[in-house]
Amino acid sequence: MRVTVIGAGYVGLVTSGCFADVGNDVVCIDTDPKKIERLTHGKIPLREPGLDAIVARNSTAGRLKFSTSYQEAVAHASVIFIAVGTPSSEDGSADLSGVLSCAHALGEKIVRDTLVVIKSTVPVGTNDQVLAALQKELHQRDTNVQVRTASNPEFLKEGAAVDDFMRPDRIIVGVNDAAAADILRALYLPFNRNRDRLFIMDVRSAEFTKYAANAMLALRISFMNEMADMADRLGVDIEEVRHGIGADPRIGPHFLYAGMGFGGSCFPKDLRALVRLADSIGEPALLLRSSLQVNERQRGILFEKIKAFFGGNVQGKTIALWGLAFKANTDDMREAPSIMLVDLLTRFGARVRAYDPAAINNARQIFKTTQGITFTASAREACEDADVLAVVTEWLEFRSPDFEWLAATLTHKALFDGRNLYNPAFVRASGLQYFGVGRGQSN
Ligand SMILES: NC(=O)C1=CN([C@@H]2O[C@H](COP(=O)(O)OP(=O)(O)OC[C@H]3O[C@@H](n4cnc5c(N)ncnc54)[C@H](O)[C@@H]3O)[C@@H](O)[C@H]2O)C=CC1
Ligand SMILES: O=C(O)[C@H]1O[C@H](OP(=O)(O)OP(=O)(O)OC[C@H]2O[C@@H](n3ccc(=O)[nH]c3=O)[C@H](O)[C@@H]2O)[C@H](O)[C@@H](O)[C@@H]1O
Repeated sequence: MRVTVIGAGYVGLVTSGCFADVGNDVVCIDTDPKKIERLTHGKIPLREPGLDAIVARNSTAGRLKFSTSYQEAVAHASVIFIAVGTPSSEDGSADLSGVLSCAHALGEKIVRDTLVVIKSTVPVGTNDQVLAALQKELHQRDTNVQVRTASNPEFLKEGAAVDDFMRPDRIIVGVNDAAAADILRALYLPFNRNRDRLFIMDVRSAEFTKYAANAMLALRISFMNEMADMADRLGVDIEEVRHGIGADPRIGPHFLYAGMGFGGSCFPKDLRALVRLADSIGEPALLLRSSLQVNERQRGILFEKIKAFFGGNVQGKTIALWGLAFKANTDDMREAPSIMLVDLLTRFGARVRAYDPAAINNARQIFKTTQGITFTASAREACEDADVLAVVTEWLEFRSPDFEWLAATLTHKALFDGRNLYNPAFVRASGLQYFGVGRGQSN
């Protein structure tokens, strides 16, 4: 099938690469000329395991092309995916300007009957807005071309995006008509061969399913973080509790890790957007609001622990920081918990020596006006001349450090484990003090 994808970010690029990889002929367009220039020269503008190989082999095979031209986008295919960003507006609602500007640009140029599929995460009713924008442009052009829209929200996780796309646990398709369902069923067949993972529903339910899924996952994390904060005061180990409750199949073992709060480009923004959507229809959204509050508090948790360790004052202290990305296996810094930690530490006079295997370039942009942070080329280098170590992202290379070397290197011999990666007894046996999240210690 010939497919066009608008947006060459995490979702658009993965979608383009994976569709091409199963034999489709894909054009991916983006308004960022630098991004397209790099992609045309085989350079991937983001870090996502497996994506570079997919882009390389499909570009070489001629099945994947990149462009900045809407003209090319509409000329190429009659199935066009919109996968541009929907960031938070100032009031927290989803900023749909990118999606709507795609709709207008497409409507100005579409030359044949076309199905426009919205993959971006958008509030209920957006498909209707996109259809209206398309029709307005077509009407002005006085053409007989017909457009339809469909909703196909994406559920991939960064760091595992290619795998999630290739082996999805569900494909949600929201349609107004059977013909659109047939097209999307055919397009997704290669990803849906063994079990029926395709759920076809009405458009508004599909739009809402995406938000409900992210909200449920975010609530689960906030719940565990709240339990962890109680566990610290009660002398309870949240890791034991995680195993204990996760064994109940009604709860399940996944996504129960307490930590520094959820970050990334989606949970925080999607929760805020859902709260605004609730406001607009007069619903209180009590749980969603609480989850955001718990999350805000949790982002400061490691700072509070470090501050308490130093008797309430971090002035002049040097903190080694392992991990800046919002989670492992990505270079994405959007709403990363490290941002608040670095801000607080440096604001109160501490120095930070930070290392991350992938996110340092992005972090440099974020912290370009921050005084007191330096970036190091290795995890070990971050610890040199540092008083204590804070582990913020769960990268594999941080999982089994040389604790004895750390004890000999860190002046104040303390490890703050924001991801509960370590066995406290084992760490303590090497001469370090250990502070996790919900490991039974309120220092
Ligand atoms: N990042 C993720 O893990 C997931 C994101 N989503 C949703 O997918 C959507 C896209 O997210 P990301 O890929 O992370 O965003 P992103 O910010 O990485 O990429 C968006 C791309 O769209 C381009 N763009 C913006 N406006 C444009 C326009 N009018 N025409 C053409 N290109 C335009 C930008 O230049 C950028 O390259 C969002 O709605 C997000 O909530 C859904 C599931 C997972
Ligand atoms: O809509 C989206 O963009 C995507 O949002 C999340 O994916 P992502 O943000 O890439 O990453 P997650 O692995 O879900 O982690 C989100 C945040 O929660 C934190 N987290 C996750 C799991 C956990 O048990 N505890 C926890 O604190 C992570 O550290 C991270 O900061 C969802 O998992 C995807 O299904 C969804 O498609």
